[in-house]
Order: sequence, then C-alpha cells, then structure tokens
Amino acid sequence: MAESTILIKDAKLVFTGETKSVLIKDEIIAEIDDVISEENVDKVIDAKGMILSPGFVNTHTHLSMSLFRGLADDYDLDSWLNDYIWPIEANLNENYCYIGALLAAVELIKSGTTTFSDMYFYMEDVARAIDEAGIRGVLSYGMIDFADAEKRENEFRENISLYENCNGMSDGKIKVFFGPHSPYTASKELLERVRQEANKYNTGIHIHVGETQKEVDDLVESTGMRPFEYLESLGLLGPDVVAAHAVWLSDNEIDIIKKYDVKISHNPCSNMKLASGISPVAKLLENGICVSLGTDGASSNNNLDLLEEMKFASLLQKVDTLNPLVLPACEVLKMATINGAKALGLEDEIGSIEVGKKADLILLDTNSVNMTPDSSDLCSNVVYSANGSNVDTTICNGKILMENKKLTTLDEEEIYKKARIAIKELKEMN
Ligand SMILES: O=c1[nH]cnc2c1ncn2[C@@H]1O[C@H](CO)[C@@H](O)[C@H]1O
Ligand SMILES: [Zn+2]
Repeated sequence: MAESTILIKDAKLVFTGETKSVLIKDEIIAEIDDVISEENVDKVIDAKGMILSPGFVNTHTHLSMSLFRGLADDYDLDSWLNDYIWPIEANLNENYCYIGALLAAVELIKSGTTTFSDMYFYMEDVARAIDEAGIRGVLSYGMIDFADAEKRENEFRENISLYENCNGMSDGKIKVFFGPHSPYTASKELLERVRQEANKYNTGIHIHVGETQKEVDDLVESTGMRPFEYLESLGLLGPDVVAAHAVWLSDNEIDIIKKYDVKISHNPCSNMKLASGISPVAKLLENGICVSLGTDGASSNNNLDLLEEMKFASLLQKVDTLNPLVLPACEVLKMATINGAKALGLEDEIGSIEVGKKADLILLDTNSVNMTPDSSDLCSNVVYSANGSNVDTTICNGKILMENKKLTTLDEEEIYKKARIAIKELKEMN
C-alpha cells in the first residue's frame, strides 16, 4: 500500500512559539521544517494562526462512567461509591460500557486528548469502542476481591483474558495493564499476585492510592502502614506503576514513590469535587517525581477536558502553597503530555512533537475570543485561557479524528441518543 501523507502547514509550536510545518507519513512524524513542499502530499492542513500541541494524555479515567455524569454530585468518595456508584454499576453490561466508552471517546477527541488510561469493567467492549474511535489507550480491568478467593480468581481471569485478547490491538494503539482497584478493595493476596502477573506479561499496573484520609486511617489501623508503605511491603511498587490520586502522603511515602520511580496521576477536579484533599504536587515535582494528569471518570469531575484539568492543577497548587510561581503553564502542559507518556511507558512513541514519534497531534484555533490576543508564551494561552472547544483538529497515529471541529470516525448525535437511552434504562433498573 502506498504511503499516506499529511502536511500541517505553518502552525505555531506550543512550547517554542516557532512557526513550522510538519509532515506526517503514515503514523509517524517524518519532518519538521520552516517550509515543506506540498508536492505529492495527500492532504494539506492550513494551520496558519493555529497552535500545534502534542495530543494530551489522560492517565486516569473510567470512560464508561460518562453515562453517570451528574448522577451523584456533592458526596464524598465513600458515600459516592457505596451509596450511588456501586449499586448502579451492578447493572452494567457489555452494551452499556461500550456506549459509555463511545460517549467518552467523543469528548476526548473533541478536547484534544489522544491517549488515555482506563480502569473499568467490560473492557473488551471499551476496546471495541476505542478501536472505532481511533484513539490510543491503556486498558485495565478494575480488580476488586474484598478478600474473597473465588472473586480473586475471577478478577485475574478477566484481566488476563483482556490482556490476551486486546494487548496490541488497533495497530498497537491499545495496550493492557493490570488494574487492582485500590489497597482498600483488593486484598494483600491480590496485590502480591498482580506484581507477579505484571512481571510475567511485562506490563504495567494502574491503581488508586492514598485518595482520602479515611483510606489512610483505615489502613494504618489494620496494618500499621500508610498506603505506599503497605504497597512497598507487598513488593508491588516499581516504575511501571501508575498511582492515581496520591493525595494523602507522608514524607516517607514521598521518599518511597521516588525510590521506586512510581508514576503519579494527579486528578485535581475529582479530588476537589469529592472533597478528598490536595495532593502535594509542587513538592512531588520538586523531588523529581513524574506527575501526570487525569480527569478520573466523568461522574466525579464532571467532564473529561484535560485543558480544564491543567488549569485547575496549576491554580490549586498556587493557592495551596500561596506561591504563584509553582506549576507554571509550560510545566503543566508537560504533565499533560510527555509526563503522561512516561507514566504509560510510551515516551519513545508519543508525548512530544519530534521526528520519528507517532503523529498524535492537535491544533487549537486562536481565532476565538478567549484566545485573543496570543500571549508571548503559547503555553499560557493553552493552559490558562483555552478550553476543549478551542481544539480544531485532532490527529492520532497519523489519522485525522477531527478536522474543523467535525469528527471523522464517530457519529456524535447517534452516540448521544444511545447514551441517553442507556442511562434511562440503568436508572429504571436501579
Ligand atoms: O476516584 C475514585 N476512587 C475510587 N474508585 C473509583 C474512583 N473513580 C471511579 N472509581 C471506581 O473504580 C472502579 C473502576 O474499576 C469502579 O467501581 C468505579 O466506580
Ligand atoms: Zn478513579
């Protein structure tokens, strides 16, 4: 098959402000230059006046939970999960999770996210949705055993068959991790075995850790250890672990995170909405820890817009430390791009605009009121001024998924219709 080529002409690179053209050959960034010939190019995108950024990487989410947007607002995590979310999740099935994932994929593409890391149920159906959407994703099955050995076996069966059926799917855009839900829902036996299986399959681990004060207090009471100390004692930690939240951390836990090069996924909106607390992100970054960004599910956020998440991440640290200098725009944009890629073990493939990397790129239109005028620092426009609706074009793996704000792979109206029916049915069952 002949190569397919896309030329993005005269875009402003977000980190440097330079105007450049970028040539994409198949799925790869082949050339970045001041001028690139249009000859023999299949498709030219005139990007004059637009900002070119690496596609965003959302390192912690639950796509299918988009169905539960606005379902249970203004509760803390414990009540949100036990009284509202787990009861309705008991009625989920393949079809609902598929539709929820499609709904989420529409939102991700529209707001410039090209890679996500998910932990949920019916993940093969999520994979099917993502394959249709054309985005990149790391999938894990949310393993919960509550110390029940039979349940534990089932959870491993689920995550392993997900790995066997879906890892490498979608031209390699889909990868599979293990997803032990958390230290309070997964037993010691489950967590120990996760490490063995992750080593055996040579893949990563996605887990919620240290989200609430209650989680820490309960674990200290039952084990004498705080969450990261406990996970260290079980041998679970390593550079392939993405720990979501990490809100309540002692200095010893920060040392542990650093020592094992654990990757942190910071989810400021979810942490604020569930009143969980404030993760000491400025301190983690000072310690050289890799902190990326996640939205969590749309039921605790209530959207999947990483542009919004970036702004909240920055502002929350500024007000928490009373230091306006922490988390400047450029650093936050790196959290949402290259740090996300590192967290998922994808830094050789994605996360920056470099020749040889996969073409996961977005264009933001600056010809709108909240983007006028340009700052001399384009990161400032993107992080502090932009929102998802400023994204004009989304490209993943060299394929255009949205152009001029129109989706190319998904029928959004049809998906909205199906999502409305799905949540109506789920509520009626509840
Ligand atoms: O912030 C969170 N903390 C803990 N659990 C969560 C959060 N968001 C979603 N889930 C829950 O995690 C499981 C995923 O496999 C689901 O039960 C989902 O509702
Ligand atoms: Zn979560």
